[in-house]
Amino acid sequence: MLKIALPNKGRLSDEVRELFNDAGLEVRVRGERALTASLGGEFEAIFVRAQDIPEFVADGAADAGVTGWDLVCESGRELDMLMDLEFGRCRLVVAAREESGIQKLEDIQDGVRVASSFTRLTQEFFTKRGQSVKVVPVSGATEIAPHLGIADIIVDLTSTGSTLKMNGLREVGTIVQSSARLIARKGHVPDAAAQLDELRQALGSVLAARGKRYLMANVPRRVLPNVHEVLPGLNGPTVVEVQGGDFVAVHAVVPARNIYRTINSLKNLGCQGILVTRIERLMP
Ligand SMILES: Nc1ncnc2c1ncn2[C@@H]1O[C@H](COP(=O)(O)OP(=O)(O)OP(=O)(O)O)[C@@H](O)[C@H]1O
Ligand SMILES: O=P(O)(O)OC[C@H]1O[C@H](OP(=O)(O)OP(=O)(O)O)[C@H](O)[C@@H]1O
Ligand SMILES: [Mg+2]
Repeated sequence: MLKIALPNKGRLSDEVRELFNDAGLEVRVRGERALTASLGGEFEAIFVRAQDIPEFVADGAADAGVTGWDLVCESGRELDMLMDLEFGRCRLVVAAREESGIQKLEDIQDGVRVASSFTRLTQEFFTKRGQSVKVVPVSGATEIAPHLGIADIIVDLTSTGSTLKMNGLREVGTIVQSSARLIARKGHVPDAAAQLDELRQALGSVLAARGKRYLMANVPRRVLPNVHEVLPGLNGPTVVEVQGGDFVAVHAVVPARNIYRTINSLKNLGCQGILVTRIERLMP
């Protein structure tokens, strides 16, 4: 049975579990602190720190894993990136104190001390730019480093920007755009490849369904051509005869983000009995 390494706590763990559950790979843990679990009886999950997952997968302790792209890049290990899971979006950025006078990357002088837990990416980034900095390794609460006088600038993750702001820091450049990814060891055996492809499709079908809604409506026959314009659907809407009436029933998969407008357009065309439901899985 293939082993999948999943984050045991922190930012990504809840959403990873939810995604696997929604894909029919229910996480069955044996007690709160269990380190392994069955994933719907198809895979074995091992729960470890997000940071360790790239190493574990690269070394073969797990066949695949889910972790942040930032951590995959920081590990420097060669891994197959199988899919972007679209959550855990954040950026690894360079930030300086607001009063430092550093507005952009070019303002950073040689010899500047940079606090980060992403020491490898930080070093590589400045070396590539031809800037010689001194990396100060920290393992957390990086934002405090400039205030303690142990560094001049920092490299850390941000999403909303509120932590930087709260600490009087200004973002001056981006090193990596990140999100949670499904990764696998390079050159795994063909049998694993087939199973990982099924996994990728299962997770992909959940992600695809999240952005869509299933819409049904009773449509006056005479406005059907106009409804076709409002509801292009995946392969065009399905039209079902409603016996003995002037109405037909129309079913379509529509983008969730347009649903407000779509319903109003249908109402204005005289449609009735409009019903919208969530979709669990979508494999076009
Ligand atoms: N503010 C954020 N917004 C969105 N995603 C984030 C954010 N911070 C971190 N992440 C993502 O979550 C991953 C794991 O971060 P998390 O905070 O859970 O663990 P950690 O701080 O590295 O480790 P630990 O808390 O176990 O010491 C990061 O590598 C990144 O991909
Ligand atoms: O831009 P924001 O939305 O403010 O998010 C940024 C913060 O999120 C992460 O920390 P986290 O909350 O995971 O805590 P940690 O330092 O314990 O990892 C990151 O290290 C930043 O401190
Ligand atoms: Mg964190």
